[in-house]
Amino acid sequence: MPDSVTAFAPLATERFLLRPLRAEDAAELHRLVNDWEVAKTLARVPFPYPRDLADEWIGSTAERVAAGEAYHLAIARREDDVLVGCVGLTLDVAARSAELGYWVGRRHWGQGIAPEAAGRLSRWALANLNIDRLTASALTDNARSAAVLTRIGFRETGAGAQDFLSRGGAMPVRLFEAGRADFAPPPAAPAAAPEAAADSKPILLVAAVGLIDADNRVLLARRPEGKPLAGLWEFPGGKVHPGETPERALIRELKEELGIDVTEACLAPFAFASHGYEAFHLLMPLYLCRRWQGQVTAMEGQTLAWVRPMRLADYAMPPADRPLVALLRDFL
Ligand SMILES: Nc1nc2c([nH]c(=O)n2[C@H]2C[C@H](O)[C@@H](COP(=O)(O)OP(=O)(O)OP(=O)(O)O)O2)c(=O)[nH]1
Repeated sequence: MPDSVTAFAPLATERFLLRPLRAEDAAELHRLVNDWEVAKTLARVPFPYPRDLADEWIGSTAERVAAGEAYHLAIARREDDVLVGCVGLTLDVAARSAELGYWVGRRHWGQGIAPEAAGRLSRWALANLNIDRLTASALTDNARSAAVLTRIGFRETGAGAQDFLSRGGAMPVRLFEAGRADFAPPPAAPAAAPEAAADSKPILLVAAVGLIDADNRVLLARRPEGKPLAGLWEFPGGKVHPGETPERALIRELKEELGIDVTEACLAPFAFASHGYEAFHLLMPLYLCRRWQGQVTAMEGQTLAWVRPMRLADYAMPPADRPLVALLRDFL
């Protein structure tokens, strides 16, 4: 399955740019991290921190980004590119998870830099890497770091011990974890009808389509960062607006999202999903379509994949889609 990240494009936050580290960052990085107050909180940083190690480590980060193994980035001020700290993720491909780490130079403490940077990288990772989970840890005596993690959406899951180079041995740590649901923006649920029972959920009507190309491959689109369920793959489509039929909604969505023209006659009803999410109940008719006009284009910058029916299971999809995937694979 394709990894959507080939070259790393810097991530912007309100005040900072999370960008690949450069050789020129070494001197400032060394100055900031060769500080006991910083080094003592980091598992893999020795103290004192040799100046050469800064060059070596920066060199290794570029290789690991290129290999898709780890994303260790500079936190640089947007206005003057001054390095204030680092934020990073190390992937565990088999576990579909990544470990988050960060530090901020002492002279830059007290400005909320760590949550801003770590929150942005976490949301990006769940939307763009093939992972479902983030992990992190903080020394039990580092309440400030634990507070950063809970502030950005992590949950504390237990305690453990970890080797700390700077401390010369194992130290007790608090363990944290976060998944998609922890970072989701509030779901855009329709308002419940006034006469609805107090415990009933509003029904959300979404129309979706399995576009099938001449090679019998199905188009999936990756839900972008910032939307609920970001990073999961889905059938193109969207909410049916008031006064629209599902077919009209799909014709509109396919034009907006993929730049193609579809006619109602080419939308064949296939199956539907009926699934209870926390805030609403999804009702989603799935159509199949083999004929359209125009070139399929990611009009909203989303990642697209043409997938063979037998490979559909390799793509993590929303829970509502699971029965549809099985039906589609059998049908195609
Ligand atoms: N399009 C689509 N949505 C799906 C699938 N599976 C699934 O659970 N959903 C859910 C996710 C969302 O809660 C909802 C679709 O809402 P959406 O927010 O993407 O709709 P939209 O394109 O109209 O987006 P927006 O304008 O509100 O941002 O349906 C699927 O395969 N395709």
